[in-house]
Amino acid sequence: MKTALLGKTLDELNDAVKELGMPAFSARQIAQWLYGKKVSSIDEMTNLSLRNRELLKEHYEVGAALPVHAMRSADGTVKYLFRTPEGNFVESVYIPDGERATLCVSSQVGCKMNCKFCMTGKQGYAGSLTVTQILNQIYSIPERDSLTNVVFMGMGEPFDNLDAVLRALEILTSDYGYAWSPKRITVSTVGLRRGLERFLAESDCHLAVSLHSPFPSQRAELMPAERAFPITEIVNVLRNYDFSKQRRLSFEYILFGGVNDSLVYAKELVKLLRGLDCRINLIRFHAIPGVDLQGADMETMTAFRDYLTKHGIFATIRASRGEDIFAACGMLSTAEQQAEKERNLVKQ
Ligand SMILES: C[S@@+](CC[C@H](N)C(=O)[O-])C[C@H]1O[C@@H](n2cnc3c(N)ncnc32)[C@H](O)[C@@H]1O
Ligand code: SF4
Repeated sequence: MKTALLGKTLDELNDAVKELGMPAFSARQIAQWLYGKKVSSIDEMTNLSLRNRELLKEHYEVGAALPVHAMRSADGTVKYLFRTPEGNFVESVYIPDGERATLCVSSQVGCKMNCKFCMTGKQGYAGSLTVTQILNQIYSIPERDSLTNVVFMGMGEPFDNLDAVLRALEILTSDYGYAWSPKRITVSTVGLRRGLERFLAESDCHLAVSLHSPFPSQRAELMPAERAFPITEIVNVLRNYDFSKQRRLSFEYILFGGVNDSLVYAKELVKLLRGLDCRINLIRFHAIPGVDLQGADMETMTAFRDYLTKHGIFATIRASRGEDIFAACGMLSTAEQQAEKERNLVKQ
């Protein structure tokens, strides 16, 4: 089997060309073809000699793979489904919004964190995506050239696959790669201790922490990861980091009706986050089957937002997009997984 070039950092491309006896400068040329021109085959890398292209092709391929399924929402959101070589499915969501066009990417197939409200968590964990598979989500969609932002808010916990995520971020933000500003990229996490420390030290991208309750016992009930790395400790780590240099820190907070949506919670959030340079994104819950949680109504969400803003924390209500296309992350891949199982049963 050939090795994918897509997903290789410049250092890795340097090693690859050296091993093949190609000139050292061809590593940058290959990076330019891959990440600048986004070619789909080695044959298109026309400033490499024919001999070197043939040599490269003996061992490598670009390694891009088109989505197997696209589901379009009435509001312009498109959910893409990619198939992994193991036969699993991962989701990416393209979200156009005026001048902005954001792609929400996945970092794992399923997730180990088992948050109560999350469909991906319900799938369990089937593996981490490679750098190739992470970047391929950005490389292989028709809207790739109009993207303004990428958020790691799809399936999986990015800090549980940090090596691959950091390498993807390097390629997206390096001059040899996509040359994007790190301010165009946000990584969302439940907060894993070692991952958080490494991410803060090794990347300049924005950070979003999934919070969902300021009370440790309730947060643990919603998000078991709280038991390993409590929100109070996460906040302490963040307090020692300087977020004033354009790197944005935000907290995500799903408002569950009658669970965490009263002003008691807003007041506690203000206490927890006092003095931190941050904002809160209030998220509408996308209902998932078999879970006894409901979304809060708009009036409650507005009152919650206004309380936070009045008490010094900038808060926004995130617009809910693609409600008509299995909106909750993990729903489409779960449905596809199920359909594939049924197809296989029929074949037997
Ligand atoms: C799917 S997660 C992926 C990133 C990372 N694992 C995390 O939890 O932050 C991205 C965001 O979606 C939220 N989320 C998960 N299930 C949801 C649902 N059913 N409705 C609304 N938001 C949900 C998570 O809490 C998190 O803030
Ligand atoms: S919300 Fe994030 S961490 Fe929790 S199960 Fe879903 S993907 Fe995993």
